[in-house]
Amino acid sequence: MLTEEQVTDALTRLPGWRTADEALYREVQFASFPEAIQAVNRIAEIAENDNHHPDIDIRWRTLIFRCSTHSAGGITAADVSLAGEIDAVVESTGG
Ligand SMILES: C[C@H](O)[C@H](O)[C@H]1CNC2=NC(N)=NC(=O)C2=N1
Repeated sequence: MLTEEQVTDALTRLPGWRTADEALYREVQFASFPEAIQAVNRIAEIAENDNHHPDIDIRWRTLIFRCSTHSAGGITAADVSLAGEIDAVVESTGG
């Protein structure tokens, strides 16, 4: 698990993310539902490769990502890393 200071420091490099309930959150609105689902599919591939998966709330064009390490019960380096990978997909999918 990361300390509060470590999470706060990580967030300086993860604009758009916030912490709540022992997790990292980011909400993104895409131009269309198909684009949002395209992003979900790209992130799914990354998560499979990482063996670390975000929770994704899909509401039309808006996705809410939640990253937390279930086995640790809180935020770990894997969550910070996954959040950065999600940002890259969002960037390239026009979110
Ligand atoms: C066996 C265990 O389920 C796997 O190691 C992975 C799968 N993906 C995971 N994803 C997340 N967010 N937390 C985990 O603890 C986790 N564990």
